[in-house]
Amino acid sequence: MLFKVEMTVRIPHDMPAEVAADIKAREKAYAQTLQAQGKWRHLWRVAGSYANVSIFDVADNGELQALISNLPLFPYMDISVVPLCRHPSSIHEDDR
Ligand SMILES: O=C(O)C[C@H]1C=CC(=O)O1
Repeated sequence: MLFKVEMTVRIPHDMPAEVAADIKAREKAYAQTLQAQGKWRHLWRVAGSYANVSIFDVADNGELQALISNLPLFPYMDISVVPLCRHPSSIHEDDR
């Protein structure tokens, strides 16, 4: 199942820089692992914002919830999820 996920990062201003840097490093490693596994199919920066638009390819809502809630930045992001399905006019076979 495909999901569009939008994440806006809101790290508290009083978080020590080294704590924020550690969280971001762990977030990057986890995000790259999920991309290598094909579960995090697209990751785009929203120009001008500390936010991203992503496409996840997971088995079901439960897997999406598990992956997202394990993100190290999860406590510091506003997240919205939109389920997707194949468009009848799409020529891309992998859009499912
Ligand atoms: O920077 C972000 O958009 C938040 C998050 C998503 C992937 C990652 O490495 O950090």
